[in-house]
Amino acid sequence: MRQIQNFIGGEFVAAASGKRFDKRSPLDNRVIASIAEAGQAEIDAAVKAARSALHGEWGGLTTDQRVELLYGVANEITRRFEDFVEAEMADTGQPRHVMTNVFIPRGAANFKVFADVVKNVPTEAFQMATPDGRGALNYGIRVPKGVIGVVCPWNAPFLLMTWKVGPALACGNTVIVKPSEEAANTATLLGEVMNAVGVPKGVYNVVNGFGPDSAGEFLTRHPGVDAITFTGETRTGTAIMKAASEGMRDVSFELGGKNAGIVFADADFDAAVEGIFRSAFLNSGQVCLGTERVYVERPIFERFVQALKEKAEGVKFGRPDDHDADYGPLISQEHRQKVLSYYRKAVEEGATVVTGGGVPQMPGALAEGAWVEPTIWTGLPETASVVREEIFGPCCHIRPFDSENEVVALANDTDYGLSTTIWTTNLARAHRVAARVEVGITWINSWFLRDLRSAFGGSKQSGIGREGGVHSLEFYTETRNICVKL
Ligand SMILES: NC(=O)C1=CN([C@@H]2O[C@H](COP(=O)(O)OP(=O)(O)OC[C@H]3O[C@@H](n4cnc5c(N)ncnc54)[C@H](O)[C@@H]3O)[C@@H](O)[C@H]2O)C=CC1
Ligand SMILES: O=C(O)/C=C/C=C(\O)C(=O)O
Repeated sequence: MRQIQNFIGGEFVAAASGKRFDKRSPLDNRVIASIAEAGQAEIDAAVKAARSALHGEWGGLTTDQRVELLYGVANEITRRFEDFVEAEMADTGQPRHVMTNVFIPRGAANFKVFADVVKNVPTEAFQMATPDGRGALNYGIRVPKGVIGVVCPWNAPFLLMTWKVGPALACGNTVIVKPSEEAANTATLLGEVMNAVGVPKGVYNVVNGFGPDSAGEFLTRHPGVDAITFTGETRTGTAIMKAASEGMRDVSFELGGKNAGIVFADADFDAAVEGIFRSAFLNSGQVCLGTERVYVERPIFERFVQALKEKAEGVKFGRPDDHDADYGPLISQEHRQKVLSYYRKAVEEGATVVTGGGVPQMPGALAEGAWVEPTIWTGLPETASVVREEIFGPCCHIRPFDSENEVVALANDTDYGLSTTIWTTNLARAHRVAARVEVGITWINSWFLRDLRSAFGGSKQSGIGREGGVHSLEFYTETRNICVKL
């Protein structure tokens, strides 16, 4: 069983209180790790370490030296690729191919790409006229914001944590990461990487624990934290925003979604089925960008539902390393209860269950795991709970539509605004619809295709701010304007 400590000032440390909590495997509910729970003392120590690194060796590095170190971090992650894959598979139970193709390589890329961005993105300069005719020059310099609190969810732990830590460090900040209580493994492993490549002590810190009345709340309330970046539930975002208002601290939020997939009758049918299948069921539906509402143009509706059903019924449940398996469990028993409660609610509200709706029969110890069936519903009104609320499980509701205007109105009829995926071969229509859908990210004839230089974030209740490329620099630095009279 793994013993996970906090990582503060370059050292792995237990909690002064001696408090620990268990992490259970999503596969079979066995206890697989014991985690030291950080209290106020550990948060204070982490803030102190992060602040002193900012004013110490780290703060004195040139951009080139920082960039070099971050390349070193990326290379060390790649060298220890298998350790990261194993650690994340243990926490989430998701298949090896998802780790090796998507989640872990993105961790390394998050350091390399933002090192490059910081090196290559210029700051602004304006020449201005003055009454004496000599003029003046304004130019901006970017300075790090300071100590950044990084609060992370469990669904793509390493990808989402490094997506914040990479740019924050590239910009010269120091960070205190609060990983999800359900997925602390890879954040801890990254501490080993930081030490191995010589990142100065205190630059990267990890405090483990829960949200309210635990590490998450202590961190986000701490006056020594200068800004907070958070990915997680909208409700948690509200609590963190309240905490950040003390001291006027900046926030960047990536929150929940209830994303629409839109399939026009002229779409490449097989590609659309495959795309919607991935967007609804990848990572067992635990992807913030995932599709839980599917709108299909009426002429192909029945055929589409049938094809998606066949794909959903073809998944093979099993352990991450099982060669015959391609489908994992949910993160925890608690999350499974939430998802299953929506499965029941859908039936109560009158859904036609096209497939799924329950728990698969699993052999041996796996019977104790957090498994649920991929589930498809039709026949519900747009007011139904499973059409309005984010479930964050492997499920979607499919409804027919008859016109472009109708589907745009349906897609926009939600409090959320994170992402959309549109499938059509009529590119003029694709661009038209994309511009009208009220979300931060739209994919046309694709899904989850990521260029880390592009803007990422949500509209409405799906988030505040944008990260990615230059947008990350906007959040992780402050621009100071210097005006020189010539
Ligand atoms: N928009 C996006 O990019 C993404 C959004 N999500 C959302 O995240 C949810 C799943 O992740 P969870 O870990 O369950 O989300 P969550 O919001 O419950 O927890 C996320 C993190 O916040 C911490 N936390 C909880 N309450 C807190 C508080 N009062 N103060 C400070 N920290 C607190 C937790 O310990 C955890 O580390 C999904 O429902 C989805 O909506 C997940 C991934 C990406
Ligand atoms: O690609 C990103 O930067 C973010 C991806 C988000 C997820 O995978 C998620 O939140 O599930």
